[in-house]
Amino acid sequence: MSFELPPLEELLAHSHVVRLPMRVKFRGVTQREALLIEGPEGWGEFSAFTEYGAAEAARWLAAGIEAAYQPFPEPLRTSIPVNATLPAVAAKDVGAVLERYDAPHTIKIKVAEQGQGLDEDLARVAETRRLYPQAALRVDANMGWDITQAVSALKALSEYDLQYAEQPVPGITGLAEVREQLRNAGNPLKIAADEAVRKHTDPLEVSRLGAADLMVIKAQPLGGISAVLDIAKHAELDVVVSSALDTSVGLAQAAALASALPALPYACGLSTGTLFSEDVCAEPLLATAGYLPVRRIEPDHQKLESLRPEEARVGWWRQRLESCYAELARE
Ligand SMILES: O=C(O)CCC(=O)c1ccccc1C(=O)O
Ligand SMILES: [Mg+2]
Repeated sequence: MSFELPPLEELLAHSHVVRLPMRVKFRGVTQREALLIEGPEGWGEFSAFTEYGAAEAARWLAAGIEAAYQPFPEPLRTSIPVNATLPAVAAKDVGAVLERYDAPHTIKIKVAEQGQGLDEDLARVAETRRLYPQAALRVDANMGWDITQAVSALKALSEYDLQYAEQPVPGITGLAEVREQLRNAGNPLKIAADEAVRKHTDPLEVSRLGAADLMVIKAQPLGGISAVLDIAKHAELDVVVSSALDTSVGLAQAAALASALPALPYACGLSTGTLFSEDVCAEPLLATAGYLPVRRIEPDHQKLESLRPEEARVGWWRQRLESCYAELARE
């Protein structure tokens, strides 16, 4: 950590656990839990995915503490271009899900979902293209294909004019291989690294090896705003800031990060607030015509109360804060 850790008791005393209901299933979940911390500079979010162990989740905690205890960086822009995020829904539901986004200029479509086939991906992307002929479309496979599947799927999906494909296969060399095979076949589709950056011990490895065309960076898993600004400074690839399905508090952190990046050539994945049917404040951080404002979020006390899960979950998160705090204190 680049600043002093506040005392654990202080963090626990200013923590609130929430659970947000989702409109559509995403990453296999229909509810999203988070622990929010109120600090001297504002609110911070700690919402490492529940399956993550303490060492990995500690990075997310560092990000939440930083947001609550440090000022946001000096912004270079006051709003952030963002993409709509389309979960792996059936083609017939695409219109209804995307209608919730206000005039999106860029849409990210989830593909390669477990239990689905390429037919479903093609139908979902085709329907999106039909409804939004002018939008930039990108796909995210979340490592769901192997190399052979990825190359043939991306060739077929390219018919709908894609901006890039995010993490089609696992690993760094896997990405390089898919990219190479597509290029050898005359297909210049750009490849973005996400899990290969987020889950790798060295987030700059992808950039150094030139394994992809761009990098997706998420503020929480990479340790917070200043850590990510530092990664971006050393990255030789373009970066896209994306949400980890955060509440409006976490989205505000990510937007603050995006506001301070010298270059922002692609729309960021920060309009996931639309996927929740409730959020922690009266005016959630949502995009207008594909732009998200850069501002602090102040949760509503009433919302914190009504979104609080059962005691067992509150206890689980507070325990998790303690274990992750111990990890950070060791550094
Ligand atoms: O980038 C976006 O459009 C939304 C965020 C998103 O897709 C996401 C959210 C939570 C966890 C993983 C991912 C991902 O990009 O793979
Ligand atoms: Mg991704």
